Amino acid sequence: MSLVIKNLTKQYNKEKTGLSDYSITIEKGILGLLGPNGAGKSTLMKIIATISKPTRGTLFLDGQDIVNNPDYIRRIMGYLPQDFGVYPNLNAYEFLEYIAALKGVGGAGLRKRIDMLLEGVNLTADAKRPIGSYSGGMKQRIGIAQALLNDPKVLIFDEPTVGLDPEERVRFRQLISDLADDCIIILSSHIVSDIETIADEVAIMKNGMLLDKAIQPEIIGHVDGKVFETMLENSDLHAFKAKHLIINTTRQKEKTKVRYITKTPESETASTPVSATLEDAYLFLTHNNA
Ligand SMILES: Nc1ncnc2c1ncn2[C@@H]1O[C@H](COP(=O)(O)OP(=O)(O)OP(=O)(O)O)[C@@H](O)[C@H]1O
Repeated sequence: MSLVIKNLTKQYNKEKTGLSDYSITIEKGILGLLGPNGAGKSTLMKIIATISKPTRGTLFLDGQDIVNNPDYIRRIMGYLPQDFGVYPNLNAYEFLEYIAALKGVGGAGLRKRIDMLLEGVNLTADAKRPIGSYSGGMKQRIGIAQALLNDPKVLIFDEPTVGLDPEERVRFRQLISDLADDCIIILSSHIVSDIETIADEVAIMKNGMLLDKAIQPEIIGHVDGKVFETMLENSDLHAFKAKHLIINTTRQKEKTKVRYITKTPESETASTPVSATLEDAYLFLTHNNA
């Protein structure tokens, strides 16, 4: 399976560009989309989900043009939008039955599939309660379940882990990892650690453009040998920030521990090289392409 996207542009209006000449090829496995607010992640996902039309560019799924033939992907797709709305008076079971009807999923196996999905997102015990009484995280989980109803081959999750507690994040990861062998799974997150633990490949986006797309070690390779830690007097921090890209700081009384990226570590302060992470690479790439 492959989704080939070429020269995709989404111009919302004169001032607002969602995507700019964006090209990417997505194969089976889990692709994590990372990018700051407004990078174009939701725009890309909406166009793949055929909710929105591109201004220019092409999308081919296994050689089929899905801009002109959206039904080709709609039949085999599951989508969790960022602003997922629910019907407050329906319970989880009724809601999934309703979505199944919209998707044309039915038959003898439906009840079993709904039970399995409710179990998968840990909502079995609450399945008979109206969704209006659910917490934000529970609503998100019913959103994840509806995306999986039709046994999709292309799964698009816009910020799926928003509102999930750590235990539910782990459960989500397991659920998705089990499907990744024969599906294209695209998910976005602001939380680098969520992408780090789940994605086979990562696409880093900014201002509607793709900065890089690769397996994690290659992305991290951008900052290998450039990440250091040092202890500074609090009073020196301001001047230090002007010279280096600071990843994070931890105050320890009158001193501050600083993790930073540079080509030339400060010789006057004792800096220790540390292993680079996806977060370091993400901040480096999005900062350098300001
Ligand atoms: N319906 C719209 N009309 C006009 N501009 C829009 C519309 N939707 C998105 N945009 C603009 O397109 C750009 C990309 O937005 P998009 O929502 O795709 O980014 P994102 O990476 O998903 O951001 P976030 O992480 O905040 O959800 C932004 O500048 C945004 O303001």
